[in-house]
Amino acid sequence: MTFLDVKNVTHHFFKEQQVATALENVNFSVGAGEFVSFLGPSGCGKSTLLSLLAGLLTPTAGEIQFAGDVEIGYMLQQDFLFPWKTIEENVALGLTLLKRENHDIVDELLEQFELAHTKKLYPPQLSGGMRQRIALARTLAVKPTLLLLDEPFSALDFRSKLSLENFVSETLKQFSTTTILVTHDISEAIAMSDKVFIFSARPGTILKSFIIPQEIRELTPFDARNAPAFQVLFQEIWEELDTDEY
Ligand SMILES: Nc1ncnc2c1ncn2[C@@H]1O[C@H](COP(=O)(O)OP(=O)(O)OP(=O)(O)O)[C@@H](O)[C@H]1O
Repeated sequence: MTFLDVKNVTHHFFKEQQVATALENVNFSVGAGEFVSFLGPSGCGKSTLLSLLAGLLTPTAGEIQFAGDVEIGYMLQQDFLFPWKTIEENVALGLTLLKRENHDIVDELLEQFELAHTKKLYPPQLSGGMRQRIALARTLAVKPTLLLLDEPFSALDFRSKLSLENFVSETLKQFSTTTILVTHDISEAIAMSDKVFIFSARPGTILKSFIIPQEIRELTPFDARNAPAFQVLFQEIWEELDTDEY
């Protein structure tokens, strides 16, 4: 079932006398529960596209259609946890803002994320990987139907990144959350996704899409990297992105 349809989306930024075209004629669709990634050169409009999907910007032309009501969760490279609030207060933040009474979900998520022992601590007392898990718990607490991830692993060391990729992948499968990930990391995109969209340099448009084969998708992101099909796909995507702009 199609969850999201993006049709002929073009976006210009207007600044004084100048017009910058960030995206041009972008077309794609995402099925309910699918995990898709955007890969492309710096400045090709990936973050702009996420802002358009989140409704923070309105496209200059084209249409963005969702199959039903959509609740967006947005997670960025920085965790944006409030250092003066405890972990449990940070996780409850979205629920508090939305005036939702049920805070049991905060305890359940912290339990599930094996972070219950941190609930009375403050963010500076946790490692970068733990803080990103808290940021994910805060995002999932409001039960988003679409999760937008803008390079959420890129500030982490390699080991934390791989373990968080496994964790996020497993958690999102349980929640069946439709997810869009922006990343510069080809391996990460292949290891986590059902589908990968390759963008051209600015103005960004989709050059090609790759469906990730089942033999990769059924593995954890960590194990996927050792699958023979992974290397083949990595090479194909590498060649597609092999421009001076990347
Ligand atoms: N508010 C803005 N006003 C003017 N130009 C903007 C604005 N936001 C982004 N741009 C321009 O639009 C283009 C796309 O930017 P965007 O941040 O979406 O790219 P990106 O693919 O996410 O880049 P990166 O991979 O480096 O994060 C860039 O050329 C950027 O300079």
